[in-house]
Amino acid sequence: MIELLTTQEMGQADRLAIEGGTSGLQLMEAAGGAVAERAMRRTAPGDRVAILCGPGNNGGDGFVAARRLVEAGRQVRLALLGSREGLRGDAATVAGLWEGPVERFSVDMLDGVGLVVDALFGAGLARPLDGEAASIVAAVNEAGRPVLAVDVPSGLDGTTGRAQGPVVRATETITFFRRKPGHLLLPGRSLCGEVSVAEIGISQGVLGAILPQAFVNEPALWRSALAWPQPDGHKYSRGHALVVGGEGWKSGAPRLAAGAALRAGAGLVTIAAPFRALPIYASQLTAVMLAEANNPDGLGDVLADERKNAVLLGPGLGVGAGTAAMVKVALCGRRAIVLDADALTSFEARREDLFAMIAAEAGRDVVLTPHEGEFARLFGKETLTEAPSKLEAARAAARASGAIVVLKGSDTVVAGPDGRAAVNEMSSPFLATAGTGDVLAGIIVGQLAQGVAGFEAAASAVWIHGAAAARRGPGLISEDLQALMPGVLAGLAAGV
Ligand SMILES: NC(=O)C1=CN([C@@H]2O[C@H](COP(=O)(O)OP(=O)(O)OC[C@H]3O[C@@H](n4cnc5c(N)ncnc54)[C@H](OP(=O)(O)O)[C@@H]3O)[C@@H](O)[C@H]2O)[C@@H](O)CC1
Ligand SMILES: Nc1ncnc2c1ncn2[C@@H]1O[C@H](COP(=O)(O)OP(=O)(O)O)[C@@H](O)[C@H]1O
Ligand SMILES: [K+]
Repeated sequence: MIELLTTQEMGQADRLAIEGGTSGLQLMEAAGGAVAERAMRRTAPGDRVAILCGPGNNGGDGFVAARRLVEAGRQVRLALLGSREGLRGDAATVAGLWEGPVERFSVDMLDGVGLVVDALFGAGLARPLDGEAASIVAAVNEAGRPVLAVDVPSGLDGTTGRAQGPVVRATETITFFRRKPGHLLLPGRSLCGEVSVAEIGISQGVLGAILPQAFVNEPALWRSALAWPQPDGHKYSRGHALVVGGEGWKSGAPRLAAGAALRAGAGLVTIAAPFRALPIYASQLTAVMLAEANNPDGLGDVLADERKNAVLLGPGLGVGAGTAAMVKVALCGRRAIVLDADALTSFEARREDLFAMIAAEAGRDVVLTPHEGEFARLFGKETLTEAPSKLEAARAAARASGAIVVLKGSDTVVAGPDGRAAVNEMSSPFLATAGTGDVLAGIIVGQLAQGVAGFEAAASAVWIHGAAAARRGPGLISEDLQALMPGVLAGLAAGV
């Protein structure tokens, strides 16, 4: 269940299911039944439940759930936004099966209820909520009772994860068939609470016609692309990653990255740094090797060894023409490249140069790993603010640059120039600490060195990084991540 469907794609799934012989009414009965089941987990017979229905099919799900909950002994009060006569199609049919009163919403409905079911608006949200809808949402949020949202919290756009106006703050959300990007992207993820997915009779087969391009970043997306050492392998067959480092006093970032690349499975990892900095690096490194690169020509000499098949530039390198020139040297040739931090910012004023260099060599993987600040500097603030969602911003950047873009944050998005995208949920807020981005860049270059394809290398690295952080939680610092990786990798190797 890794596919994420936009609201439009979900509508297509519904239509294909109906064409395939499952009626809309059957889908709605199944959806409302699933809502009732979740509601029953949160309440006991005799408990009071308020069900708030909207004027469309989301409201229809609410009517079905209300009927099932009465059958299960809950005391249900149901409010409808709009008139009963205004209901159409399946929603009108299921409203006809509801034998209880249909009230107009009043705040007293929420007094002492064990649960509020929010069936006001789902996929059909067409504009920001205002008027009566907005005041109901305000009252629900004010009441502080547990809320079960149907499909999405009302007011939230399931495709983008954004709300243009008032939005319900749910304790739990139940959606149908597949999750939507808005369940994972912020602020949607925080507004949904716990998300569950109900099968409602739509067959998997419809995905073959829809061909979704967005996915949850889970091992099922990239597990088969990972590289594991072979019994007859040797260190060179696991790849040689090169991390380009700078001055000794800024050697922490490249060292974090290099250690992570080694842990990720690269057979060899070398840091290339200026001669004067080498003793500082050497005093803090053991398995990671060192090479001298005082300038772009020096880096060219190091890279003459074609076994160095993946290169990371950025962490601790400094912003400026010198770094841009190093990137240019690294981008000559077919090896895989990760550009992070200072390497991205060094192209702030000449992004087109970077994109042209990336385009010059087809079929070679380039991964860019900006956080939102670096993203705005490289791709322009408007790419972030004018895109409908973070997912679309990352996609637009990947298309513009020809690179795989990892747009970091608590809802990291990995997007490829081909339109594929993964939204990450395996993470920990304790990752918000200095140096964790350097570790992520190191894991990616370690995966690339082993020959993992760019999109899968980036997506798997983001997941491994997040899973390692989640294992430690409070007290995590970036230096811990390396030691946490073997446990995560062992789980992946065992197929967990
Ligand atoms: N067969 C299926 O497809 C299945 C669908 N299912 C369920 O259906 C849901 C989608 O249903 P839907 O398409 O009817 O849309 P829905 O979210 O109920 O809202 C539309 C109504 O709201 C109105 N409206 C919109 N914005 C508004 C605003 N800001 N302020 C005020 N009004 C506003 C809009 O009016 P209009 O824009 O036309 O003026 C229209 O009347 C989906 O989320 C899932 O729960 C399941 O049962 C499984 C089978
Ligand atoms: N609140 C958060 N929840 C989950 N992950 C986070 C959060 N904040 C930051 N991260 C992750 O931590 C890392 C920070 O990277 P970055 O900003 O480049 O830091 P640094 O430059 O200090 O290494 C990224 O992988 C990012 O996705
Ligand atoms: K809803």
